[in-house]
Amino acid sequence: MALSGAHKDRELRIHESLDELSTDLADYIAELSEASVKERGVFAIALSGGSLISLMGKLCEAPYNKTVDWARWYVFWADERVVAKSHADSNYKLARDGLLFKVVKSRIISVSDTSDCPKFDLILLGMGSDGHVASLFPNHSALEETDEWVTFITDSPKPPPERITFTLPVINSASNVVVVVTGDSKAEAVHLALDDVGPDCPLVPARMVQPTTGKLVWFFDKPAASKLDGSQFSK
Ligand SMILES: O=C1O[C@H](COP(=O)(O)O)[C@@H](O)[C@H](O)[C@H]1O
Repeated sequence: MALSGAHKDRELRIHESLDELSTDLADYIAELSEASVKERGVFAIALSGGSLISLMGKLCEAPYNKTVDWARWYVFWADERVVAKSHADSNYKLARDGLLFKVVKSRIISVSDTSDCPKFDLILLGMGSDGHVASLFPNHSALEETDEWVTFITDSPKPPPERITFTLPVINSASNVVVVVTGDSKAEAVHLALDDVGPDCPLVPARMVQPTTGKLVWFFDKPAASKLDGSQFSK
């Protein structure tokens, strides 16, 4: 890993290349899966769409394709676009074709009845260049949803316009949240999400990802991390 560091209560991992990032991400997910299965017998994971799925591709390769206990995975989506399951824009189709179809042989879904929100072992998020996560976009009323686990929008600034998404209370109730961000087009949003930017700067949704008791880890490549205040990093 090129750089790692603590940023307040968050862990930041900045990688030299996408290949290195993908390997570290696969390792991290495999470790969380093993620990959750050992402790509770299941691994409840929520996926996003976009570039994240191909960055998770190493999980389909050795050793993970054999060592991860895929049958214990409960798979959910942090957001979905309102299109047919077979549509090229579908986050379900993306993950099914790019990941799950290759490794998961059974599908099991359950909902926790022990808390107000489901507590996922891991929610994986990407982030758009406007700082959106899942389908929670800047200045959108969906950011203020506190009663529902899932909400819908019909006016996404990024196509397609109709989407459903986890709300912030669900995201922030997870045991682990991982945000994976690559590319220099996202560097400004990363800065706005993580640095001490002051109240006059726009509040990006990614900044509102603050697990109540869970752990938050960001995975970057160098271009995405290029505008971060680097003083907290060590080689
Ligand atoms: O529209 C979406 O965008 C974000 C970011 O996608 P990326 O391709 O820029 O990584 C994604 O995380 C979200 O699930 C998706 O619906």
